[in-house]
Amino acid sequence: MPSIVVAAAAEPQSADTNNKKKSMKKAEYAAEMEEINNSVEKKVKKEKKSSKKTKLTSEPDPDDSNSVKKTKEKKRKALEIDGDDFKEERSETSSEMGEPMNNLGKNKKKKMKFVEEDEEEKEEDPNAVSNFRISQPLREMLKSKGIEALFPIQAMTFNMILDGSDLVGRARTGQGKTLAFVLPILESLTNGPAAASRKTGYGRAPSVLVLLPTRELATQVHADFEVYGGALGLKSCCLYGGSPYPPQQNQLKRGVDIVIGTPGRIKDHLERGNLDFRGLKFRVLDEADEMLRMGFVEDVELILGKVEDPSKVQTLLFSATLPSWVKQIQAKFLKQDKKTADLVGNEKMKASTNVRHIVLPCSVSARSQLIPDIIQCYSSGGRTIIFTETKDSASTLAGVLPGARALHGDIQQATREVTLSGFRSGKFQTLVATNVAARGLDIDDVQLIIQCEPPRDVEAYIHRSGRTGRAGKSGVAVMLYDPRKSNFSRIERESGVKFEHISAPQPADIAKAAGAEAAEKINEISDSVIPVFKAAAEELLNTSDLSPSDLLAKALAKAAGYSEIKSRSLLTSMEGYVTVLLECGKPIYSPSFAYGALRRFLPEDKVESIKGLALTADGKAAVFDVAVADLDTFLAG
Ligand SMILES: Nc1ncnc2c1ncn2[C@@H]1O[C@H](COP(=O)(O)OP(=O)(O)OP(=O)(O)O)[C@@H](O)[C@H]1O
Repeated sequence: MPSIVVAAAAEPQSADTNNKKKSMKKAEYAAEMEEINNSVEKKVKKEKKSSKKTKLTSEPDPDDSNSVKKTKEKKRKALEIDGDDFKEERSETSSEMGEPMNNLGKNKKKKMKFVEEDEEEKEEDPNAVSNFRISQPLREMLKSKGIEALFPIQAMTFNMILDGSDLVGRARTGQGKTLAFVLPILESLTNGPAAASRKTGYGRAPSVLVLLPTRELATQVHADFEVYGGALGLKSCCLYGGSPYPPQQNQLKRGVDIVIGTPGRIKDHLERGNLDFRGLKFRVLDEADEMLRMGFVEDVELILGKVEDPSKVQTLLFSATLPSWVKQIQAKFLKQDKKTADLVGNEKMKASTNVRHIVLPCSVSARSQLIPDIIQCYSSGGRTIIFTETKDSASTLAGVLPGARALHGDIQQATREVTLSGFRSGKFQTLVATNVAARGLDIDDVQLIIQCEPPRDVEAYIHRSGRTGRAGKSGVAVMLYDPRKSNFSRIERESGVKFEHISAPQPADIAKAAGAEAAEKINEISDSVIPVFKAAAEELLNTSDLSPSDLLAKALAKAAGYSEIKSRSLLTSMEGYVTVLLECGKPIYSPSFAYGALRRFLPEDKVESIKGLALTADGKAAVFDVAVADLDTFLAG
């Protein structure tokens, strides 16, 4: 005998619990960072010692001996002067990787001040930008981007790269691997070992090649080189398929310092004679494992083989995942004395520790109904990326989800670019993508990742879920699975993720999430409204029988669009409807099965009047909306 009840939410996770979890995650992250920082700190302290030694050997100016505290203005001047000298002295110092910034020349006094102030900053944070051999224009650019200190992978690899080593770098997603190679490469080209022999002038051949697996990622890394390389007067260009050749050819003809691109198009340009890699100083494989996958590896090998003398080229490999088979291939491209900086190492957890990893059972047919609810409950009002296994399902799902767009390899390049920039700029909040968006993409405010089914390999899980929880922020990754078809135990085992199991969000969860969102929005409202609304608020408090918190709850409900829970369906948000839950004591495999069950106890016109029937993700019940006036009939039925 089926039972119908007014749908009541399974106790959703309270905001409190969520917050606790978030702060726990933050605490874990902080602890992890601290541990890494400590090891980096030791290195930096060593450097500090040697830098102090250098200072002692240079004769200090008596006037400056007590000048520990400088005004900001003085400091700025000192930096400016040093910046100028720095430019002039570049060629002289280029081959010794010593202290370009500490170089005592004509403006000795001012430079001493600069060094001392740097020392002050060093005391504050061992990874502070000022502790590294980063020249003034780059420092300023980093500062303008809000970057005052290097992340652990950057701090750990900076000197190794700048001092000329080949390197394999691994850190979890979102920990700043891009700048880990961008910054030392740029310094090396302008001020380090690569500066002296770097080609300059019109028509120059590139000094740096960065290979990436997707066009979107190539564009993103190119943007970083434009920003930071541009600050040092270096030119970069981005070469990827699906876009016209002539503009790319023209750029190469005029001469560039850095080439960023995908293997297919780079190979084409090489074959057309547009590219000359004989003078290359750096080769970078970002997302190295993806680049070295079967299918890519031949192109990559051909491209990397174009350098004249591999012993004079530095090769860098970066990724969040480096499966064991990559090691064998690495040997072909990297020098024997290569350095390795692995911040994941043998730790069990390979995926991002800033992400809440969740699994949720869901049949394929229920996806499109369930996903909007998941977004409402877990996206915190931010952006969502949904991953599908096929291009078709990405397009189909994007077509049925409100405000969503698709991104995959069959979409024209120009549209791909418009879509991605629209998503980045917040024109729409939900992107449905295949693995083209899995690697490397760094998009602000992506709070939620939904994977429609477990991916084929653990690397895909790690990279997809890593599109959120970046640069120390937190995020949520929900993986759907069909209990009858899919299995995620291998991913759980190999990624080290201990998945949180949840059931589908119930209507009341969704209302609660809407309430929490409304509460957050209240914090964003300008204080300027207070004087205008204060009198009404006080009047309400004085005249109402309700407590202040009950009144505030009502105000939040109003802000979230709920004027009366009972009269507004939580399922379809229709006025005058209420959501009910139908259980039959056995699985409900299809909507027609549910309709059949209802027809056995209710008149046809009532069955016809129900709205939005959907199966619950666990397949054990159905939910649908009925008019409030019919509720008793349904409950009696
Ligand atoms: N030192 C820093 N301080 C603050 N933010 C930083 C720093 N370094 C990088 N970031 C920011 O961190 C974010 C993640 O960086 P990045 O994309 O390089 O991560 P990643 O390790 O390459 O991730 P993935 O493995 O997913 O490709 C970017 O938004 C970047 O601007």
